[in-house]
Amino acid sequence: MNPVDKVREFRATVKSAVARARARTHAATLGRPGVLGAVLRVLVAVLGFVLGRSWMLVRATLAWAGRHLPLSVFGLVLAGLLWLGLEASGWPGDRLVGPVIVWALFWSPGLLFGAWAAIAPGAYRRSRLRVWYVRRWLTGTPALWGRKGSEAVGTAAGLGVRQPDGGVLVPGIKVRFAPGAAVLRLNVVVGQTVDDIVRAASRIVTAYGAHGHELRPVKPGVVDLVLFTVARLAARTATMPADHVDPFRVGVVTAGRRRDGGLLDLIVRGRHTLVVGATGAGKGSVLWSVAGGMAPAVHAGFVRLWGVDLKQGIEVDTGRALFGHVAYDAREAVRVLEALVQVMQERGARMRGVSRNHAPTPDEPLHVLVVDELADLMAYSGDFEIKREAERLLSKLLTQGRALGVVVVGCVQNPRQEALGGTRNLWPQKVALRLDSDVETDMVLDAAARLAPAHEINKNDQGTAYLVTEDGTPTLVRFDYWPDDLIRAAANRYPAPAYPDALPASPAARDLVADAASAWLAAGGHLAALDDTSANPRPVDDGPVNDNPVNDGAATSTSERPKRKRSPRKSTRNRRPADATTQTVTDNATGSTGNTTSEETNS
Ligand SMILES: Nc1ncnc2c1ncn2[C@@H]1O[C@H](COP(=O)(O)OP(=O)(O)OP(=O)(O)O)[C@@H](O)[C@H]1O
Repeated sequence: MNPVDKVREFRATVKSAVARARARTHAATLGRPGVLGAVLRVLVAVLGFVLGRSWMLVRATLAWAGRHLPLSVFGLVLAGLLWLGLEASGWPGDRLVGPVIVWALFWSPGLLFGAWAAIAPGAYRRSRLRVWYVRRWLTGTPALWGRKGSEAVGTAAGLGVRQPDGGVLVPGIKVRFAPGAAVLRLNVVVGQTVDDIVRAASRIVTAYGAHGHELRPVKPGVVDLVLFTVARLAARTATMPADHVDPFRVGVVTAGRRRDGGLLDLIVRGRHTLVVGATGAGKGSVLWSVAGGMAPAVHAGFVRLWGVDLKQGIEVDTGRALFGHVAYDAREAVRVLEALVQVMQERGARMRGVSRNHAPTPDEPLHVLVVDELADLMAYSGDFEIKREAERLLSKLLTQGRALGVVVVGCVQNPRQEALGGTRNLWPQKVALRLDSDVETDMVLDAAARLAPAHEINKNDQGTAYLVTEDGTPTLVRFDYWPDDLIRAAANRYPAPAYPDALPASPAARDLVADAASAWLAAGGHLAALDDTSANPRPVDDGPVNDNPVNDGAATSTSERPKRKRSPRKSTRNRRPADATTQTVTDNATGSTGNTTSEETNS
């Protein structure tokens, strides 16, 4: 037998001997039948509980003492000296009580932490306070968080400015902690610009071992450098938006979470939004956060949704009842764009000399055009004339629409020139989901790309994106996941009203439904009306009915429409998000985000 086999055999023998011994011990003690066994089990459980809680008490107290070493050592030494003094003087009473009181006074915060940890170990572990302490401890640089430490880091990162007298002046740095982040407030010194801080930022981030950073201007000469200690954002499932519509918040949707844990309020009104992401990056989450999040406002008439979905309507059709009109082919898309340009021009004429910014009302709603895949319209639709016309009209909307209450949310997989045509620089707000390469990140985000490495977003973090608003500040966010059931439920609950000026259906849209209808009829179904399918259909249930005579007969109840098979690619939307748990569809939810489906993680 060779030596390797001998070692293997020996290890197997030892393993089985240990297993046998454990089984015997267990049978003789805890596994014992009868009263004795039960008593032993209770005893072990009680002992385990007492030892566990005592350990938590000692651990938390010592952890505090370790973090406040000078104070705790001073308390111990003082108590020791007092005891020695009492012993030496031959004190007649108890010589321990006094020193113990002195020690307990100095260690009281630690003892309180210990008591808390012993009473509620779970809460103690989870508590932000502890996370905060541990983070400071684990980063191994507690001194860096102090004023002197942070200023030393600033100097090392190249933020010092040499003075005429030879000294070095460093920006004043104040540190404060927020959940998942530490915020360094930097006061720029004379001879320095905010650009110097931008340049030094990545060095400071590395010094602190942070997972990322953001620069937020506070006022001239003062900048907040936010260092993130959280590496990933938890996946969440959206909930049914509440039916209350605040006229001042029309066009603002609660779409997910920001990296600092706050709610992400995505402003759609007054800005066009370009959503870019590789396939499977979660563009659907952004699209439905906008369309679904605005559903109550759509139903109340404050917002009118238009759709362009040249992939057979597979994405938009899930929530079809929310949309006034959806284009399924390029020619139809041009008609939609023309209609919106006309809305814009008419509104411009009405607003001229009266107002510079449009405020949505049911009479003058905010028009939101959602384009599922821009490249299908701008690059892949066959007819050159149509492409050119689409690009011209879209550019017109992008340059003039926002002040007039006509905005576009455009999604695209590939940010290259051909997919966006000449519109690339016309999007004031960008959402960069996971991208395939740094070249693409540069293309989408330009100057902001340096602070928003979208190509580094993990494949499993669908819906995670850098949101770059008009001021160019990137924020890492995660959009809520909208499962199909929730989209359908929202569309049922908040269908768009009937629009008197709805565009008539295109032949393509009629064909699309006619095909599906014949398939359905062939399967023994029954069909009521097939006339106008592009104009907004009625919801699935008996909810609010289209009371407008113009559209009433034309609207086709989706309950009567055959269900179209979703393509295999899109059927991924039906999957649960990678790390999501149950979906929540609560009708009276507050509109904020729903289940946390995985914990925010530090790495
Ligand atoms: N916010 C999210 N949180 C967790 N998982 C998500 C989220 N958004 C999407 N996913 C998961 O990622 C899958 C793909 O998402 P989605 O279809 O929205 O991607 P996409 O960018 O639209 O892809 P494509 O460009 O191919 O249409 C979904 O089926 C879902 O499982």
